[in-house]
Amino acid sequence: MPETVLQLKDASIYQGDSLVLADVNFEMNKGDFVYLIGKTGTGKSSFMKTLYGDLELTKGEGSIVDFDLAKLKEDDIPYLRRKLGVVFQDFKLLNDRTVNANLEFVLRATGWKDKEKIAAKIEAVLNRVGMKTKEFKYPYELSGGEQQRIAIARALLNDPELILADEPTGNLDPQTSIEVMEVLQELNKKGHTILMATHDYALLLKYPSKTLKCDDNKVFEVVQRKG
Ligand SMILES: Nc1ncnc2c1ncn2[C@@H]1O[C@H](COP(=O)(O)OP(=O)(O)OP(=O)(O)O)[C@@H](O)[C@H]1O
Repeated sequence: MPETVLQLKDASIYQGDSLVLADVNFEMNKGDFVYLIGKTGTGKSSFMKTLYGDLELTKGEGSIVDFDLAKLKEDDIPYLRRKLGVVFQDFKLLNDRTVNANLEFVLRATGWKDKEKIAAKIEAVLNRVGMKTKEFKYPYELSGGEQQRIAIARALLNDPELILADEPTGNLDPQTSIEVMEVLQELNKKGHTILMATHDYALLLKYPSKTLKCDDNKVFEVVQRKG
């Protein structure tokens, strides 16, 4: 039996009083790679925010990595986020500290204390994204693609059950987007489950996978045409 990591049942997503997405039904299993596409303003970010607890699920049912989204309390959110790896378009690295210190900051904030274990974990995640040699650089000394790789490494620190990537290539040129996408594909091949919001259709064509589309307040699966 496939292991379900995310399930939404008749879920509606609101921004304030306005309905963004109605009656969403969606399930993701361990090991899946799913795209979330749709024009600007159709609700991709609102969908993602609901999943990482930034937007309350007020109507319908939702479970994600064993958390009940409809019953999620403020105090649960840090624990939910530990089971998720979230990657954003604008990287969100701390500019006043090195790559190493950025990663150590997250580990310490999530309860890691042992210096050797911290160093080993940082080395492991940097190796996963091919960035070990950049450990002592500051984010502003890195290219956009390199910064995004570090952000992906950061997302891997607590061995997430699901990676949510909201437009991870949105700030990158086409070649760099492919390089970052290769990293995500490699992680998926190694067993990571990834939901990626994007409007980069070139990536969808190059790396076809299950695709959900937001349009007209709905989310539905689209079948990609080959060739
Ligand atoms: N904080 C907010 N408060 C109120 N309305 C919002 C807020 N954020 C987004 N919205 C509205 O919700 C709708 C969906 O926006 P959302 O950002 O989820 O779309 P998106 O598909 O991610 O767009 P983009 O590709 O531009 O990021 C839009 O109508 C937007 O104006």
